[in-house]
Amino acid sequence: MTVRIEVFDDLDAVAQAAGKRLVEKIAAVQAERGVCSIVLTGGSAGIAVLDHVRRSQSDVDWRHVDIYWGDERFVPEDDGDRNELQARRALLEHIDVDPDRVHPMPAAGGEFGDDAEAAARAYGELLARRGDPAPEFDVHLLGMGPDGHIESLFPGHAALDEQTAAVVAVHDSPKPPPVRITLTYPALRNVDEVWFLVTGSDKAAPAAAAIGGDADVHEVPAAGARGRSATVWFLDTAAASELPES
Ligand SMILES: O=C(O)[C@H](O)[C@@H](O)[C@H](O)[C@H](O)COP(=O)(O)O
Repeated sequence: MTVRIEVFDDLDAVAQAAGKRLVEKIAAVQAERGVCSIVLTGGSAGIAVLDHVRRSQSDVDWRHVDIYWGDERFVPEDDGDRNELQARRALLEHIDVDPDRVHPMPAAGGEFGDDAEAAARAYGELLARRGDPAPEFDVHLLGMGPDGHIESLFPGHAALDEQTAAVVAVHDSPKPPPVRITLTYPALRNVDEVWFLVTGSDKAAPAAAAIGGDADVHEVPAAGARGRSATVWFLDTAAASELPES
């Protein structure tokens, strides 16, 4: 597995580079296999990438891209906190996707009411119909918090030790809102390329720890995410500031 570290001036430069690379990657996978599957992330960096994808020209056949989410805030579908809503506004509403290939996580007040566990189980069943326990995702975008969290996997949380379910509910997220649905490490095992999108000096220490390779995932959850073929870190100079010179 290759680890690539690419450093840019700021968030916008990170998002522009990752957005350009994403459309190139999707087009290359489609040229080889006809379809491509990607996992989106929430957070400012994750959404900024989608905004750049919207503004870039590409050969992507968006009707043959399967789109999943790595986590979701368990709030009503029209709540601006929804990662799905933010992704639709940034990109999905502006491209010709096949609705049957867009797989948002359930919202609160929807089919499962306020039962986050039932919603998580349902998404896990959706994934299990496409792989064991999840599809083989081509690219999984990941933001990272200043505590080293990814998706809604937070330091010290029980979800980090989930070994079978691909999706779980979280009720005590330290990052609001508190109730979320998240992929787990078992779902991350089937990812070909993991792409981290990390900016800001407050993330320099967890980024260095995760890249260093010997961090405990219970302390730095990002350390537990790697692609089968490649793990790419798109960093700004502030987030890269604690990396060893090499
Ligand atoms: O739903 C979420 O909040 C995200 O999935 C979360 O994991 C996010 O990616 C990180 O918190 C980084 O967010 P920023 O890029 O905004 O720092």
